[in-house]
Amino acid sequence: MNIHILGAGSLGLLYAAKLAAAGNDITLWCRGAQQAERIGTEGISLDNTAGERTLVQPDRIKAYPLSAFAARGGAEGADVLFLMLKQQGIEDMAKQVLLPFGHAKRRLICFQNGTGHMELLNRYLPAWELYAAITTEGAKRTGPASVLHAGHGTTTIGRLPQAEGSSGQEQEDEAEIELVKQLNRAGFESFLSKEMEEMIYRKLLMNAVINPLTALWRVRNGELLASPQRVAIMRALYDEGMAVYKAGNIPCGSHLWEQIEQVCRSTSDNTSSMLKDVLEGRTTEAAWINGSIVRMGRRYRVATPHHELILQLIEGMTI
Ligand SMILES: NC(=O)C1=CN([C@@H]2O[C@H](COP(=O)(O)OP(=O)(O)OC[C@H]3O[C@@H](n4cnc5c(N)ncnc54)[C@H](OP(=O)(O)O)[C@@H]3O)[C@@H](O)[C@H]2O)C=CC1
Ligand SMILES: CC(C)(CO)C(=O)C(=O)O
Repeated sequence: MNIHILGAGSLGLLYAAKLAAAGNDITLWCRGAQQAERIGTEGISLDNTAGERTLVQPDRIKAYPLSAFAARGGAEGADVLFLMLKQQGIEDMAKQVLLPFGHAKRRLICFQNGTGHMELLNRYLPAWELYAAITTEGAKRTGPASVLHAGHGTTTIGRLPQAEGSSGQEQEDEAEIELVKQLNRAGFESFLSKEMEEMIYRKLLMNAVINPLTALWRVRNGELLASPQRVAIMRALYDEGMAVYKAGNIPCGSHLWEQIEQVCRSTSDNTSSMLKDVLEGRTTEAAWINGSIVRMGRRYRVATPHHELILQLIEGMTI
């Protein structure tokens, strides 16, 4: 498949490397020209937790700076585009890079944690077919052209009801089926789903409970369960989020608390993405994670003092 990946961070490098190694035609759009040059000359080095290294040769992958996106045709001919940057960069990307192609037909798969980006993208790019992807793969960029596959998970892709409205399609089409086939061939256990809202809101609350607390206490995910005091704060965030979901009739399935505890155990050695951002002095995705719960609380008239305080504490960490 002809796949264009926007964003050459942890997730972008991982998916680019593995999909290219599986024989797909991959174009990786990097923010900086230097990174694109490095990948163009060195390829991508992919490590796994067993200490094995795979080198994806430079002739297997095309890498360009985003500044050349328009001049190179705006991903014309791509079967699909993957959007692999953090929430903080989405609006700039939509306005500055993608908007000139807003009238064209493109299929964009959005891998972000948190919520709000799908609505924003739909506003800028109403003609595009937008898909949400929820992945529990773990990736960590270790250099401009190297990435560690830190943990295996699943990737679920599907359209949201409003995005379905814009495409007018209800059935899975051949390209969707082919994409999932190629992802599986590349080693990503992947599925198509028509229940994306439930998946998104489950992941949202999971991230809203785990990520900010690991970032504030500077602990790995597993250490959250180490004391009753920590679990009590997790539970307060969870209960508040569930009250909002209940008031808004938000689908989130069952046994979410148990799943959150399970994720802490199964990713016990992980540094959460929010802790990573804080340690590297970057702004975090908290405004799209805890901030989303706060905004939903206002909409459905449910008080969210814990999420509000947590959001202020996280946002106060960077100046
Ligand atoms: N990493 C993971 O394991 C997982 C990540 N996710 C989600 O996937 C998304 C991407 O995460 P991840 O890959 O870890 O993030 P990274 O921070 O590793 O990578 C983000 C990439 O986007 C680029 N970028 C940032 N801002 C802009 C901008 N304004 N314009 C253009 N490019 C920009 C960065 O460029 P530069 O390098 O120059 O800063 C970088 O290449 C996030 O929403 C995250 O929550 C979900 C599940 C797992
Ligand atoms: C599930 C979890 C908490 C794994 O670290 C994650 O999604 C993140 O770090 O953003």
